[in-house]
Amino acid sequence: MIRTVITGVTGRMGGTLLRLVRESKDLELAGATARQTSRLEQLGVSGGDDLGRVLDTARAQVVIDFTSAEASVAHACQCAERGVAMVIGSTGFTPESRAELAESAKSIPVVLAPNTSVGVNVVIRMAAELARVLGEGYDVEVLEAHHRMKKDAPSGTALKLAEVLASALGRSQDDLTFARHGQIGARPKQEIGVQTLRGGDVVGEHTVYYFGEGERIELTHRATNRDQFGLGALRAARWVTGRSPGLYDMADVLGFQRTS
Ligand SMILES: NC(=O)C1=CN([C@@H]2O[C@H](COP(=O)(O)OP(=O)(O)OC[C@H]3O[C@@H](n4cnc5c(N)ncnc54)[C@H](OP(=O)(O)O)[C@@H]3O)[C@@H](O)[C@H]2O)C=CC1
Ligand SMILES: O=C(O)C1=N[C@H](C(=O)O)C[C@H](O)C1
Repeated sequence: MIRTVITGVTGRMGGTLLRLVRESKDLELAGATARQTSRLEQLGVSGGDDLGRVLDTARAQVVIDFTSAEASVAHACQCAERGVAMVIGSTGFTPESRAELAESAKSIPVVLAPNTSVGVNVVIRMAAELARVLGEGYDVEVLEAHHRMKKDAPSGTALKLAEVLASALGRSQDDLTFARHGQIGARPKQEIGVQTLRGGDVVGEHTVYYFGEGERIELTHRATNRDQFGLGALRAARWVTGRSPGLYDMADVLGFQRTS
């Protein structure tokens, strides 16, 4: 059994992960963190509000962390000090906070994935392949929609899609456009648009549009509940436990060959 700690267990993903770990045959719950510690008792889990202290008693092998970018950076330091592997699903990292994570990943294995759903990761791969095959004659745009409570925009998945599309098309971060308003003029050929919708209880939807002359291709993933994010995170937890230190992603977990 893989001894697993869940951070932010009172959150939307924390709750999903708690249920899935409890249902799992090869992962066991070694502890959990919550800022409101009274909720831990209600959920029937042992733990506290400080990951370091939880790890000191839990004998954990892996931490699954879907909290916030800021919290994940702090959690990664605490795991690095104790040699505990991590799966991080939080989004909203800046280049600086990502660099801090990379520092921790010099001493522990970390899977960092803005989307742990296997389906989404297949779509990300297909999106890059489609862009490569279609080439220059298509205007590429990414659209994402999420629930009204989501804090970061665009979603981590949309940013990942934009990154792989830019790489497939030989474009750079400077070609990404995140908002349009007013007299914007004709669309620059190199542009990759990334647009955000927020509302209601939308779990997570991503579409890549390839607008051509006389045709349009749309590649869409729609999550209808959070289980696939959770199941993918458990798969990543099994994969990362016992690995060499390093910063990994879901492409590594799924055994995808590097294309760039
Ligand atoms: N990789 C993937 O597939 C997915 C990634 N996500 C990402 O995971 C993250 C969490 O999403 P979601 O579950 O919807 O969010 P929630 O707000 O529902 O849950 C976040 C949890 O983390 C805790 N938390 C937040 N900030 C801190 C902090 N600074 N220190 C300690 N604990 C903290 C919250 O505690 P409290 O309750 O006290 O606020 C809460 O328990 C987001 O970044 C989201 O984008 C979401 C879904 C899928
Ligand atoms: O906050 C969410 O809910 C989600 N966040 C992830 C992201 O930012 O890409 C993944 C998923 O779509 C749900």
